[in-house]
Amino acid sequence: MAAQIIDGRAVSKKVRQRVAQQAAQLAERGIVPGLAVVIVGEDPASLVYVRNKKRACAEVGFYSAEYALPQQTTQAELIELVRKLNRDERIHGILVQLPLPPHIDQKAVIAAIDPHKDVDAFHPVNVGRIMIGDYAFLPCTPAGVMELIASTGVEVAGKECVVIGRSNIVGKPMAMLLLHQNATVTICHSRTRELAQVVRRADIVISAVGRVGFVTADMVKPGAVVIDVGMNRDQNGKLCGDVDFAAVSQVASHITPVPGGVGPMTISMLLQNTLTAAGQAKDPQK
Ligand SMILES: NC(=O)C1=CN([C@@H]2O[C@H](COP(=O)(O)OP(=O)(O)OC[C@H]3O[C@@H](n4cnc5c(N)ncnc54)[C@H](OP(=O)(O)O)[C@@H]3O)[C@@H](O)[C@H]2O)C=CC1
Ligand SMILES: Nc1nc(=O)c2c([nH]1)NC[C@@H]1CN(c3ccc(C(=O)N[C@@H](CCC(=O)O)C(=O)O)cc3)C=[N+]21
Ligand SMILES: [Mg+2]
Repeated sequence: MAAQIIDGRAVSKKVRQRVAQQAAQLAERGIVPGLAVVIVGEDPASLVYVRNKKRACAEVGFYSAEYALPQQTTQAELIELVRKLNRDERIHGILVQLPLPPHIDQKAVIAAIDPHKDVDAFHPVNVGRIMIGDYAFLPCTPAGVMELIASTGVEVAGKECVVIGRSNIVGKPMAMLLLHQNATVTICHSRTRELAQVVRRADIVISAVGRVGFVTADMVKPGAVVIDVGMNRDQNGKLCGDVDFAAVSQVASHITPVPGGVGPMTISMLLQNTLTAAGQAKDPQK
């Protein structure tokens, strides 16, 4: 039987409607949530995300500022911009698009962001808070995945969840959020032995690898929920995930498509975090 397709755009729309309503309430207090997106260089994929974010901000009534810096920008210049944005009262959220060019130390830039404006939740303080389960900001992509799982009605508590990928931006925080909801979590990576067998144990599979066709039907337990975080281009330059969608959707109970799955949710959670940051900022009328 074919899997139910999880409609990330539909779930995302509901989140954005809620965010827009809450933004309208903040506007009565004279606060317009503001997001700054900083991009260094011209990675075409990154430019697409930046465009999507800008459009989404306009939709929910946020102020958005975009800083497109040349590839040869120095680390000192970038950190100087971050510090300026830290002080800018119109800006409640700062997102520095990753990856950065190789001559810039990513960690140093992330550490320069005011943790209160760190709407990605990548700053070590926020990462630590996620680890101990005491957080203001949820990491956007993992939080979006949790919402998509919730939308299926499938319970997470007690389930075997396998996360493929262990990056700081997706895999690790993903595992933490699942753990906080009482899943039994396994993280797989390039050194995992018998990965297919491990993945096959999962009631819920989350793939964040970045390889076309990585998750095949034989790796998926019949009836499992499959979430595809991957954002890749196939041989024809078409956007696709990590999962062999056609085959896996014959085995899974629920599956996310790419595009139209996790991607739109990441942006919605970013809007949610920016709203949270704006709500917690000092009231300009006081
Ligand atoms: N939809 C969205 O909103 C977002 C999508 N993405 C997409 O998600 C994907 C993952 O992103 P990100 O986490 O940043 O990627 P990284 O490249 O940082 O991490 C990839 C992970 O996959 C693991 N991996 C790579 N090859 C294999 C293999 N053959 N077997 C097992 N594990 C493997 C790596 O293992 P090891 O650690 O051992 O090297 C690593 O942990 C990308 O396609 C990215 O574009 C990312 C962010 C947001
Ligand atoms: N500091 C930082 N934070 C990030 O959250 C971050 C980042 N850097 N670097 C890159 C990755 C990737 N990412 C995506 C966000 C939205 C879509 C998205 O909107 N996808 C849509 C449409 C994409 C399209 O049509 O091209 C979809 O999947 O349906 C994709 C990918 C955020 N990332
Ligand atoms: Mg990465």
